[in-house]
Amino acid sequence: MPVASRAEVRAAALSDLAADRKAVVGVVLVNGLASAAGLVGPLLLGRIIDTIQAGSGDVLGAVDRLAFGALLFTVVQTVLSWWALKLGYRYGERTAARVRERFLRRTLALPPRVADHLPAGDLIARGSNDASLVAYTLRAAVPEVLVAIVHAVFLVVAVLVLDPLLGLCGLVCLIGVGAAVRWYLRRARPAYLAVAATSAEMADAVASTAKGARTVELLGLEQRRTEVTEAAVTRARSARLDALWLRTVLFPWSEIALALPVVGVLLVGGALYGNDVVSLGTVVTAAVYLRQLIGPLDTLMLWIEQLQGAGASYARVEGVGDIPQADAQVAQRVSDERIRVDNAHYSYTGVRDVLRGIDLSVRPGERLAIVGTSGAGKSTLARLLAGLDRPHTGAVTIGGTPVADLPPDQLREHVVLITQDHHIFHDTIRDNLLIAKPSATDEEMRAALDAVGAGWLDDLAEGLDTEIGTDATLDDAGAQQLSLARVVLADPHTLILDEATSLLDPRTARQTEQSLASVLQGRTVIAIAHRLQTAHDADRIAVMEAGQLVELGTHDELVHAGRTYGKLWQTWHAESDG
Ligand SMILES: Nc1ncnc2c1ncn2[C@@H]1O[C@H](COP(=O)(O)OP(=O)(O)OP(=O)(O)O)[C@@H](O)[C@H]1O
Repeated sequence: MPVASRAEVRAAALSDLAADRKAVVGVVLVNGLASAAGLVGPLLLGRIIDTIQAGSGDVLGAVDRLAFGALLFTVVQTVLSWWALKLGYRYGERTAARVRERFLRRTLALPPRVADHLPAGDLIARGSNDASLVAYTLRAAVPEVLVAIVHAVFLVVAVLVLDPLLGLCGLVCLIGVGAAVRWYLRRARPAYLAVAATSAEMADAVASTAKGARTVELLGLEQRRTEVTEAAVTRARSARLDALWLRTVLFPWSEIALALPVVGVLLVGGALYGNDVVSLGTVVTAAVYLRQLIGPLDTLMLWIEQLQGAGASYARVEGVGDIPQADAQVAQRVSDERIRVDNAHYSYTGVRDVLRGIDLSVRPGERLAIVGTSGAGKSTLARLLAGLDRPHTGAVTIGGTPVADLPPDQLREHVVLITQDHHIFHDTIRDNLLIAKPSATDEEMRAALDAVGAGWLDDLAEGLDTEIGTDATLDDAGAQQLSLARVVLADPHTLILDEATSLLDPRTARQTEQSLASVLQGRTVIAIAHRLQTAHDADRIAVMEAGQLVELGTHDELVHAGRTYGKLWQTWHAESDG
């Protein structure tokens, strides 16, 4: 999956700052005032020293006044710093929410054919680990870093204004800190991108093993999957250790470098004072300013790692916007309901075509059954018809528009694929239904559940607000009904049925079939028929063999022709008669 470039991250960060520019200006302004107030204390301390040294007039009274002034400004600085942090935290919270919402919006807007091929673990890692790290950094680190930067700039300017020579001496001694940070920053971005990528790989290995647990068990792949997961864990650990190693160099180095400006100013200041070039108070004030600089610089060092890690995560979260979608999604509404497949070829691996030159036109309102031996390509054709994938050559269109180009909200108004692979969220019944039609009213939702025979809704005290998994659990038939109620709400003109009931136990299958029957009414239905009875009841039957459509016609026509379908029918008839 793509990762946003530095330029894209910069642009996204700037637009996030601009989106809340009042808050940003507020944070910087209040910070500036706090830092300015903080400069007065050391200045007055220098005056105290100079006053005592001069020793003339009311020394005690002057020192008292100066000390009171220093105390007052320290209190003012504390209050303003607290206020600046509060503004910063609020800004961070809002921006974190904006980043998360953008990620969610972009992910949900991905066409199903694109979303279906994304590595689930990586996407989950970006939406959880990466987004959380960005949110935490925006909440905690960014406000403190802003405070630290403004404070550091004020201190440096103050020491330069106080005495340019001492200021320059302090700045020269800061070069060591700059070198340490530069060395670290150069290596940190790739290191933290590697940490995030290997963590996602690890999550992907675990998620895909869990998803395919049955296959793993059936084919005895436990050892292989353990090895794959262990290799991913090893890579993640070594990437993390590499990133930690950078810190073990940065921190001791920067500790020493941070002490140097104070030492330098005291040495040079001492010499200048000895030669009567500066007053003792000025040297003390400059030394205190540079000593105070350690605070913000330490904060910056401490958060630098967090900022680097979060920067890499921010690039991964923003990278979702760069997922290639091949073709632009259609903007205009498609009104014609006719589904056509023209010379469609499809291959999963790029080596062997599992669909070859399929031509098919489905009439609005008709019931079409697709039959064929296992592996003939029925499910693959169903996926193309449902817009979950696009043919490599040829086209699958609704009213002339490629189905796979329809945005998700339009797609589900046209065609829905019903399989047993439905998902019920641990959420309220209402929220589970609103996925299909965000504007649905309570009446519409109740009517949809009623249409699929979900009478159990009346037994639930909380009704539509019942939390599934917490307040109530649904059995297989209930879960099917809930997912079919979503179909009723989406109200597509075409339904594609793939293994809708074949794997269910007989009682659940019977209930589901009844619910399904009401959903099918008045719609175009394309059913992958596992039983010839389903094919018999259809308006037309498409027969597939080894990726090709070999026969198309009514039951009677195909039986009469006596080819593939005719022979299958005869065999089945003979078996059921016998
Ligand atoms: N994800 C996949 N990756 C690679 N090959 C696949 C994938 N899914 C299906 N195939 C292959 O594509 C071919 C067509 O499979 P498909 O599932 O469409 O057939 P089907 O007619 O629906 O079979 P069945 O009735 O057994 O479900 C088969 O050879 C199958 O092995």
